[in-house]
Amino acid sequence: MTQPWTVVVPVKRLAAAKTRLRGGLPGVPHQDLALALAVDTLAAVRACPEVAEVLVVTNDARVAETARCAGARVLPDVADAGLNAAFRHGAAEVAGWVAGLTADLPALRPAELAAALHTALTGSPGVRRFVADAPGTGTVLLAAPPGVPLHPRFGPDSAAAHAASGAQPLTGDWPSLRRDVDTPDDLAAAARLGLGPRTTALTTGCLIESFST
Ligand SMILES: Nc1nc2c(ncn2[C@@H]2O[C@H](COP(=O)(O)OP(=O)(O)OP(=O)(O)O)[C@@H](O)[C@H]2O)c(=O)[nH]1
Ligand SMILES: C=C(OP(=O)(O)O)C(=O)O
Repeated sequence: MTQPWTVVVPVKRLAAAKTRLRGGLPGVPHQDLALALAVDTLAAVRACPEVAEVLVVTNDARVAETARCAGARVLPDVADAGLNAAFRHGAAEVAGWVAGLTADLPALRPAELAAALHTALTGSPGVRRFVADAPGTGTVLLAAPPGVPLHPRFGPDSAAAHAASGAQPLTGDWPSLRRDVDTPDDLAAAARLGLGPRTTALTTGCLIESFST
């Protein structure tokens, strides 16, 4: 581990999550699918050798319990304040190197996250760095050195917004890191990369097991 990173992963209330994915997998309970995306993301983050701690920001009790079982620390979300507020809220708890990561990366490979975090340590000091999603318009990861505010600008055209705010793009070949899942087509693309076990179990043959704890 070159530097101990804390990775902040906000997760929305499951009842309101992934609306663009709703209906994409008939027979698969939507909240189970939204949870599976987050669980596979968290498992890959926890398996990343550069990551010392995972901080999940959520107000969903099911997500919180599952995240704790996966070894994450859980911080209650600022109710209905949005994704950027959730990232700020989590980052405020971190004194060292902090990375904000979206919770919809079910194909994420720990080695790709490690490579991106290692690359974020290089170059000019005191600079925030981000990784754009596969289309190059959104953001999946935003990293900041100690003492530098994260200043998240997630949302529409967030890659341009982060660049405009002074963050530098990281351009490595990290397909599983860039493959966020918003739509059924995104999920199919992630499946071609190889989904994590929870999303695989839920979507293969649409076998439905209740994930309720
Ligand atoms: N804690 C928290 N997490 C959020 C919030 N909004 C989005 N997220 C999480 O951030 C990640 C990326 O955001 P989106 O892709 O917009 O997720 P989403 O809002 O569930 O998706 P859509 O409903 O399709 O827009 C997802 O994993 C969400 O769970 C929020 O207000 N609070
Ligand atoms: C969360 C983001 O976008 P999307 O909702 O499209 O994943 C983003 O790119 O900041």
